[in-house]
Amino acid sequence: MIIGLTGSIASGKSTVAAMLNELQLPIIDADLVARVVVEPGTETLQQIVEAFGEEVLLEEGTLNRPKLGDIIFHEPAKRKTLNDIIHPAIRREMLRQRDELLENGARHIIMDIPLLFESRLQHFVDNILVVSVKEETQLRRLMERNNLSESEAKARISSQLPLFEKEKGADAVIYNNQSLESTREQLHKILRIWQVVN
Ligand SMILES: CC(C)(COP(=O)(O)OP(=O)(O)OC[C@H]1O[C@@H](n2cnc3c(N)ncnc32)[C@H](O)[C@@H]1O)[C@@H](O)C(=O)NCCC(=O)NCCS
Ligand SMILES: Nc1ncnc2c1ncn2[C@@H]1O[C@H](COP(=O)(O)OP(=O)(O)OP(=O)(O)O)[C@@H](O)[C@H]1O
Repeated sequence: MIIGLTGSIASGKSTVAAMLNELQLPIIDADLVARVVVEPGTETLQQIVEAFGEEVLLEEGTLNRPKLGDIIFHEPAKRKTLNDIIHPAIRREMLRQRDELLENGARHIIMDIPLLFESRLQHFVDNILVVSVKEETQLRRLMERNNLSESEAKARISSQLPLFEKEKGADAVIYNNQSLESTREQLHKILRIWQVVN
């Protein structure tokens, strides 16, 4: 089974992914892939510089992530420009990794894709698992984790579909507002129902 793991920024996807990793389930992380495809020397990074200018590069030639983040999380048109450049590269690399795992006999694969719904990738997975959280909890955790102001955190949250929309498209939802143990119990129950674990 290929499980699409998604949610919203700071809803707890990486936290749940770590729990899945403890179960030895292979995980393809879109955010990590998004870093690989923009490494110095890649065509994708070149296209980003052509679109946004040298200001989005650090001296050593790597992407200035906070700088590009500030641009795209506040300007939807520029976010679309970036997405049109980077999403095809991310998609290609994720499918390459998925096919490699399947060829090597993987029975279950987790694809951790924050923008699964926004990028309309539902057809790449069998079941969709959404990690959801109350807005005030999400805002607090995001501000604390990334040391962001409330407005910066809200700009990032509003750049994605609302969680209640994603819950509608889910085959299962984990409500990540309480303790990590509560989240883990919900996860294991869902994996047993899907016969991913005994
Ligand atoms: C703009 C970038 C450079 C900012 O990097 P930074 O290290 O500050 O943030 P990071 O990559 O950790 O992203 C944090 C979270 O922001 C959200 N996010 C990232 N990109 C986007 C986007 N284009 N639209 C909406 N939300 C996004 C995701 O929930 C992600 O988990 C980076 O987010 C990026 O390359 N985004 C484009 C690639 C992408 O769409 N990634 C999502 C994969 S599905
Ligand atoms: N149940 C929980 N209780 C307390 N803190 C939590 C819980 N779940 C997650 N967190 C914390 O909230 C923050 C966001 O969680 P996490 O990084 O897993 O979210 P994410 O969905 O992967 O975020 P992003 O989309 O930015 O990658 C982290 O600092 C994490 O340690």
